[in-house]
Amino acid sequence: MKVLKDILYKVNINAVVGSTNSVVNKIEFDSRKIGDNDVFVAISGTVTDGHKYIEKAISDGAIAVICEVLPDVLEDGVTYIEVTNSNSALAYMAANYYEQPSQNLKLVGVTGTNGKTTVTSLLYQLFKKAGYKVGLLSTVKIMVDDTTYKTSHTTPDSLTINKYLKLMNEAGVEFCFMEASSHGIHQNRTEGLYFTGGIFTNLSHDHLDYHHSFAEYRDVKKSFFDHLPKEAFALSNIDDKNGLIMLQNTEAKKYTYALKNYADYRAQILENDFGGLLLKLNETELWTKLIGNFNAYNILAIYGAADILGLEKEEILRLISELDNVSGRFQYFISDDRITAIVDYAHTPDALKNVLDTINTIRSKNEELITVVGCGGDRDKTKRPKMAHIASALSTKVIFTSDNPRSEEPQAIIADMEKGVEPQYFKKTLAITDRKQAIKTACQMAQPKDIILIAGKGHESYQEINGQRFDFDDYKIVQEFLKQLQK
Ligand SMILES: CC(=O)N[C@H]1[C@@H](OP(=O)(O)OP(=O)(O)OC[C@H]2O[C@@H](n3ccc(=O)[nH]c3=O)[C@H](O)[C@@H]2O)O[C@H](CO)[C@@H](O)[C@@H]1O[C@H](C)C(=O)N[C@@H](C)C(=O)N[C@H](CCC(=O)O)C(=O)O
Ligand SMILES: Nc1ncnc2c1ncn2[C@@H]1O[C@H](COP(=O)(O)OP(=O)(O)OP(=O)(O)O)[C@@H](O)[C@H]1O
Ligand SMILES: N[C@H](CCC[C@H](N)C(=O)O)C(=O)O
Ligand SMILES: [Mg+2]
Repeated sequence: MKVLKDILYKVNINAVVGSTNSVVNKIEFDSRKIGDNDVFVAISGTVTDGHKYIEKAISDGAIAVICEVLPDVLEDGVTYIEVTNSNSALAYMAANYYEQPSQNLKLVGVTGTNGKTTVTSLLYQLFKKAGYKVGLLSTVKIMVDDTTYKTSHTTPDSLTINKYLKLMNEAGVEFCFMEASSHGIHQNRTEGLYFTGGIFTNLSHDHLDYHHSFAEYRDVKKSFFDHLPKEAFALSNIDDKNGLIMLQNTEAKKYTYALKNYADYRAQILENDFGGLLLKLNETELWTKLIGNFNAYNILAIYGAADILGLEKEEILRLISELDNVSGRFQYFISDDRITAIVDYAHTPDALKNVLDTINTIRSKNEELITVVGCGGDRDKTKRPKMAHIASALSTKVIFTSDNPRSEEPQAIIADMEKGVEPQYFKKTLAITDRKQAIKTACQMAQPKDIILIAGKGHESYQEINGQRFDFDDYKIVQEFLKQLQK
């Protein structure tokens, strides 16, 4: 049983009309989910405005309304709370409703353009191997120790976050690692949470459809560190030019990691091939199955975090050498025909360049590198030509195809991509709208020793076309075709 005034603790309130002593059932920000005695939080969104649905919420049983603008007509028996920011109010209310679950475990947030899923998932694996009960909130899945839940967001809404943190409390979870996306931070989904630490991976081009400029995108990420408490730690990659900016105004204890600069946690790459990475980490050698320069950064981030969180250095090194690849992140196999197929979630120019650079560093250059790639519909259009340029410059053959076209015309997305291909590279490229056909064609083209990279969808188990999600799994599909087409 929850009393309204208790769940309003810490909410920035401008005005109250009605009683705050009523007992409320649950909190909802979608009028379509309202039931008797619920509190409705009206949020002004990117598509519509929750304030339009206040009347509907009340007629469906809401007894309290949280809003930024009070309606003209107020109904008797309903309590209206005017707040400055409904998203922020929702976040504090969610934390109060679930009894501050973030304070009962050590919560670490990971932010940056690339590497969040990798770092959080590896930390989850590492702390599990060290014998702890662990939680994970990631793009791929939510884990409450050993129980898996599906997720639709990288950083879910604040009600969902607190609901799962509460389940983690009940399961006795001690550490939770979560991704903090820029949308999540900007929409206050992470407000009101008590973080033990924050990790910054890197910052590059993404989501400039949502954040109006790169500076705004950077400052949203930085605000995550600005809000860390002083007992927390802030661990940042200072090889990234924005790494020190993240630490500029935080009260948290600052730590740094780098490959190219002097830092608290630093590493040197000794070997880098399809067998894994050999690193010299501070003064010790460390081997990992993970591949590619960018994973050296991810390893440093998890080593640093685990050290700060109190694990023994030697144990961390031993556990890192046992870690497995994260699903859809440089996930690869070698077929019976000795064709290497790699599935990677690279869906930004920077991530795609990293993956292709990594492959080009490792490969012998006598074989073909065939890249299959598309760009998502209803998302940042400016990345399309950039990704196509990178794919065509750094591969020997490229098949442009669909990612998740969503509501857009697939051919139009491919045409936006093709604008980025320089004339001398054009002859290397093909366009096949159907992703399955594109993967099949890559498999038909490939000869023994060639490498196929399928980029953009990683772990995703669906393809979204026109509001409908169809089963689709890059890894399974390429595995099947390479088997069927065996030479
Ligand atoms: C652009 C964006 O971030 N949108 C998120 C936002 O929705 P919105 O602002 O579009 O909401 P809206 O449809 O305008 O509705 C406004 C309000 O009216 C309410 N409403 C609406 C209709 C109605 O009948 N009744 C009603 O009450 C809605 O519940 C909502 O509260 O708030 C919703 C609730 O929290 C989110 O589910 C939704 O995520 C959408 C689905 C989404 O695709 N988000 C992506 C871009 C996202 O957040 N991605 C990041 C990762 C990005 C990355 O790093 O790669 C993530 O963390 O997942
Ligand atoms: N530290 C890194 N630096 C640059 N690229 C990376 C790094 N780690 C992973 N990548 C590349 O970026 C892709 C996305 O990685 P990952 O899923 O870990 O990032 P993310 O930050 O969780 O992305 P999202 O915003 O989609 O949730 C990977 O498939 C890999 O190609
Ligand atoms: N969380 C990212 C994922 C993009 C993945 C890509 N496959 C696409 O659908 O565009 C986003 O919403 O921008
Ligand atoms: Mg992620």
